[in-house]
Parts: sequence; structure tokens; C-alpha cells
Amino acid sequence: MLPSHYRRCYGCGPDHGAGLRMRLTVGQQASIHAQLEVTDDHQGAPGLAHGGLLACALDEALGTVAWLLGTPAVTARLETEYLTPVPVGSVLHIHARCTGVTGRKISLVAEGRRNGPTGSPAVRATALFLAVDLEHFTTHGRVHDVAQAMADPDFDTIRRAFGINP
Ligand SMILES: CCCCC/C=C\C/C=C\C/C=C\C/C=C\CCCC(=O)SCCNC(=O)CCNC(=O)[C@H](O)C(C)(C)COP(=O)(O)OP(=O)(O)OC[C@H]1O[C@@H](n2cnc3c(N)ncnc32)[C@H](O)[C@@H]1OP(=O)(O)O
Repeated sequence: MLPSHYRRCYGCGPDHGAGLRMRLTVGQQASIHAQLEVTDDHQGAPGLAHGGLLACALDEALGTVAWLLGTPAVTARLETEYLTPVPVGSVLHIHARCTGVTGRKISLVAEGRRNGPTGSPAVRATALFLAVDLEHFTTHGRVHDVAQAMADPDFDTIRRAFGINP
């Protein structure tokens, strides 16, 4: 299981009061498994998950795959296909993987399945991430949030990302 890359991240941060609190685990090669429990707070229509929120959950898993490759990266493009509605109370089993790297460009795909990791896909995403350096965050982020993130005792590990399954 990977640690959160930022304690106040909406997708994975343990210190985000209203976030998704996703837990992400490393799969084979450059891939990530994650689960999203769809709750009352995630509705877009009565009893159904909001599509943008599902895209967010896939984005989180996709970004974590890029992080596994040893570099922070940001979403440049994210295309989502919604195949079946996802009711409140479902657990979405997400698998995201890298399909190729060209220079700074990282191509990725993800699927979210209901009723277990081998259930039929409810949502799919194709994404392009761009590898960035730390200055991307220090230049664009709000100053006091950046300072707080850099004061995290785990910051050195976070900025280096991971060399799992190299
Ligand atoms: C200090 C505290 C730091 C704490 C954090 C530290 C580490 C954490 C890092 C990672 C976290 C780990 C896990 C992540 C989990 C979740 C992730 C969520 C991810 C997000 O939620 S993240 C937010 C949304 N995201 C943005 O906020 C991006 C805004 N955006 C930009 O910041 C720029 O736009 C950027 C950087 C994307 C590119 O800008 P740039 O100047 O670097 O690159 P440039 O434009 O030169 O493009 C180079 C080549 O990419 C092609 N290209 C570019 N964009 C394209 C597109 N859209 N479609 C197709 N091709 C595209 C060009 O066509 C060219 O291609 P070619 O080389 O072939 O010509």
C-alpha cells in the first residue's frame, strides 16, 4: 500500500475532511489497484454516483501510476467512458496501468469495475500525463500550502516518488 502523496489531497489524503480517502496498492509492473466506496456524499442523481467524481477517482489512480515511474506528473488529458450507472453503496474496483512513455509524456488507461475486481467495467479512462519537476508545484501552488507540504517529515520520499517494480 502506498502512502498518500499529499495529506490534504481530495483523492487520497487522510487529513481531507470530505475527500475520497482512497487507498492505493501497487499491482504488477507499472499498475495500481484502488477501491472507491460510493457513498451518499458522492451522488449526482438520486442514488447514483456523480460522473465527475468517478473521473476524479480514476485520475487519482492514474496519477499514482505515473508517480510509481519515479516522477511526479500531472494530468494533461483525461477521457472518460461511462458504461453503466454506479449506485450508492457500490465499491468500485479500479485498476490503472501505464501503456507507454515518450519523453515526458506518459500514456495510461484505467477501468473501474463493480461487484469485485473481475466484475464488468462500469467506467473507463484513457489519459495523458506530463512529467513535471517540483517547481511545477512550488511555482503554481498557494504559498502557505506548499510550505506546509514541504514541512511534512515524509516530503523527501514524496518528492522522489517510488522505485517499486522498476
Ligand atoms: C511542493 C509540494 C509538492 C507536493 C507534490 C509532490 C509530488 C506529487 C506528484 C504526484 C502525485 C502522485 C500521485 C498523484 C495522484 C493523483 C494525481 C491527480 C493529477 C491531477 O489532477 S493534476 C491537476 C490537473 N492538471 C493540471 O493542473 C495540469 C495543468 N497543465 C499544465 O500545467 C501544463 O499544460 C502541462 C504541465 C500539462 C504541460 O505543459 P508543459 O509546458 O510542461 O508542456 P508542453 O505544453 O510543452 O507540452 C509537452 C508535450 O506534451 C503535449 N501536450 C501537452 N498538453 C497536452 C494535452 N492536453 N493533450 C495532448 N498533448 C499535450 C504537447 O503537445 C507536447 O508534445 P510534443 O513534445 O510532442 O510537442
